Amino acid sequence: MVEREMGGSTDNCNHSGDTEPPKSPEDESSERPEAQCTQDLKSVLITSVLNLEKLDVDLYRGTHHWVPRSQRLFGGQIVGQALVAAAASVSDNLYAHSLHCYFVRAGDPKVPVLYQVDRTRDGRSFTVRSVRAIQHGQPILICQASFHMLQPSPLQHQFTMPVVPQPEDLLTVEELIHRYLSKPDLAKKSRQGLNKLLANEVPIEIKPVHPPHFYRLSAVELRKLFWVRARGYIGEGNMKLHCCVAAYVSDYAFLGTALLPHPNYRAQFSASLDHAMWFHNTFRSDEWMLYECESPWAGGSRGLVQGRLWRRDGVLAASCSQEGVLRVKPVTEPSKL
Ligand SMILES: CCCCCC(=O)SCCNC(=O)CCNC(=O)[C@H](O)C(C)(C)COP(=O)(O)OP(=O)(O)OC[C@H]1O[C@@H](n2cnc3c(N)ncnc32)[C@H](O)[C@@H]1OP(=O)(O)O
Repeated sequence: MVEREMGGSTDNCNHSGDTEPPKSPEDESSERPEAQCTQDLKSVLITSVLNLEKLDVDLYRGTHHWVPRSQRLFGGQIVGQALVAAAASVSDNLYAHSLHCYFVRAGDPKVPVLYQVDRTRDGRSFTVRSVRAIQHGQPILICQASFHMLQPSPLQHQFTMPVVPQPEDLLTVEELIHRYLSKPDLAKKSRQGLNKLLANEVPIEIKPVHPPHFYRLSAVELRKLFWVRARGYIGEGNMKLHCCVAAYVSDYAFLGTALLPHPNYRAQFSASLDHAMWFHNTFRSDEWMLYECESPWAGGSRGLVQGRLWRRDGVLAASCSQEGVLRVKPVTEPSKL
């Protein structure tokens, strides 16, 4: 794990003043029996996806776990791995506060990804790293990540977290799919599609707040809200990894938000062009967080989406923005889910 290169303390993400990841409500109550058993079920994001192999100074190699049907590497994996590589040479008292990246070529799931890190600047309060994710000798992603020293300030504000049902009162994507599959009149094509979705080994758990909306069966509003967390256990005290997991999570079901206002169209070709994140406070990516996604604009075969990751206690953990190419075609038959 690259984190060995970063020394003991691995709290490498920005937080506005608190110095420890928050104790999640489940931690404080005894109603979290699964915490004990999941301690043995370490998240595959930690044991595999974000566990880069160090090949040389500032040169790392990442492997793949889950690949979307498009058979191009999942953008969130490349961003998360790039942030692991960037953080590897950053001192312990600095925290990831932002990253900006461009996806310049499709990732090839048949070969690993090399991450070449450039130590762009080590300033007094801020440190910047540039990372090129390389396959077949060409960059597939270019990324800049910035790290900040803890510098608390009286200047603090944030939006208010949306009021939504708690994750305990909602169903996971898998539970929803099983519910749809139990419908006797479900179209064969839909049944096949849902079984393919079930077969996905996506290493994150999702609980849509408005399931029909999540699946674009009804455009209730132009926002998409879902609870999300890493599958398995990551544990406290390692904000660096939680930021990298959040980078992975932030790209899942994100770009599709731009299709919400257009139920009569579906994507013929879509891919993330760029991705930016800002880390505001500490958080636990292996605990439920609310992902609030919206799309302020689409046009010219592109769509812009923006997201906010909320801690359950209402603190804003991270913000994300992404533009993607969206080439669409009319929906010929409405989904029969
Ligand atoms: C759920 C997980 C998904 C989440 C989202 C992701 O993670 S996506 C993964 C992360 N992002 C990426 O992988 C994007 C990486 N970047 C790229 O691949 C590239 O920069 C790019 C494709 C976006 C742009 O490259 P180019 O400008 O060379 O390619 P271009 O856009 O012209 O063509 C791309 C494909 O679209 C087709 N194409 C081009 N113009 C078209 C048009 N007007 N109408 C329809 N199709 C068109 C081309 O034939 C080509 O198909 P063919 O290719 O069949 O010839």
